[in-house]
Amino acid sequence: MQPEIRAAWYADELGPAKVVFLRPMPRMAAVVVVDNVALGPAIGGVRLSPAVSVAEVSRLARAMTLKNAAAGLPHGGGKSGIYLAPSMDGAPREREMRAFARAIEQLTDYIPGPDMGTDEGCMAFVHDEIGRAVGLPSVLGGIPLDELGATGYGLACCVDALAADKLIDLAGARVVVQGFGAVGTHVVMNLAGRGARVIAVSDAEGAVHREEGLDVEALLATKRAGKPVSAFPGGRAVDRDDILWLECELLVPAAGPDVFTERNASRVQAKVVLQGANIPATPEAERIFHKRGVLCLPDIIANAGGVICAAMEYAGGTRAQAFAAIEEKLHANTAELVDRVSADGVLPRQAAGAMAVGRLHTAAGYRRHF
Ligand SMILES: NC(=O)c1ccc[n+]([C@@H]2O[C@H](COP(=O)([O-])OP(=O)(O)OC[C@H]3O[C@@H](n4cnc5c(N)ncnc54)[C@H](O)[C@@H]3O)[C@@H](O)[C@H]2O)c1
Repeated sequence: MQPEIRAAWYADELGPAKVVFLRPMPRMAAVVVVDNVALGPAIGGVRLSPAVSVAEVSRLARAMTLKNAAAGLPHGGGKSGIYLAPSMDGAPREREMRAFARAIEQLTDYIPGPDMGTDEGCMAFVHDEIGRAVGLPSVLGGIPLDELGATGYGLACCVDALAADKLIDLAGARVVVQGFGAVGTHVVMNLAGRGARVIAVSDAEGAVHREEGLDVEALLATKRAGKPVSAFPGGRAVDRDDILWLECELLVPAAGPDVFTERNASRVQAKVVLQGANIPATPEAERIFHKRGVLCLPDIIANAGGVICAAMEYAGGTRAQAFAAIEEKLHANTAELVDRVSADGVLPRQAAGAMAVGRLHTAAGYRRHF
């Protein structure tokens, strides 16, 4: 009997360029989606999880194509998934990562980086095998983007551009941040450093609120002590999701996907939503924000700081060069996005998509068609 074959992804003019299924070793399966390489070799993370699906990897690869193009990077978008339970002790999976690296050795148009379930140690093993990976330990020339807060810094650069356009006044602006990890902590530090008032922060366990503004340094010390934000004595502990509906100038989702949906988007009382997380709002929620006059800066523009840093690392750049590139690109992109939204009356997501696809079409014109 013939085995049944079903395609669980779709293709359009942008990609995918290739979808490769791999069996690097027994009881380990992997998929690599190289979505689009018009701008250069695809950069995208390696997601290691027992639940990762081909459809999810395809969607994430497309998001990387758009994010890298919008950021003006000489890289296409890709992503890979490894079907394997993360190790119990959190140690890098050396044998598995080396086997995965060998299996992708010939896929020279894909440059792997860390993602859920993998870290810089994993990337060091991949690099040792095939000489190709980003997100490396600093001893190997890596720029530790989470430790340095590349994405949080980039988000603050977007806010600078909004302030320059008089769309927000940073002095005393009320800021609410969902998620207090690599992205959330650094956006809080950067915005507080610019004179904003961080009034509420949440993590997976709870939230803390103080209308007069939280003492950010003391809050970070609580985090460094391994405690949840709700244990911070300098504010009132509240239910985790209550802070999402507070009146504020700036709301930064920096945790998981699909936080805002058509069921709750009308409850948001922020002037600006800055997408630190990937896809924190559904398309319906983004339409509701737009209709209500809430400016929602999409992930593919706003949270590109991390991948800009990774691309600079790949090009052999320094930390200072990486941060200068983040500032320049995110400032310019936010200003262009705002112009397009007001000139064309389109949703920010459409404007961001048009910026990315325009660059992809121009680059595709330089590729061999025969
Ligand atoms: N790290 C980067 O450079 C980067 C770049 C682009 C996008 N992102 C996206 O940003 C998001 C955060 O990434 P990160 O690197 O900071 O992750 P992280 O694991 O360092 O931090 C996540 C934080 O969110 C909190 N959290 C989880 N569920 C929550 C909930 N329901 N409510 C409130 N808080 C919750 C966790 O407690 C933790 O504080 C993810 O969606 C990630 O894909 C990260």
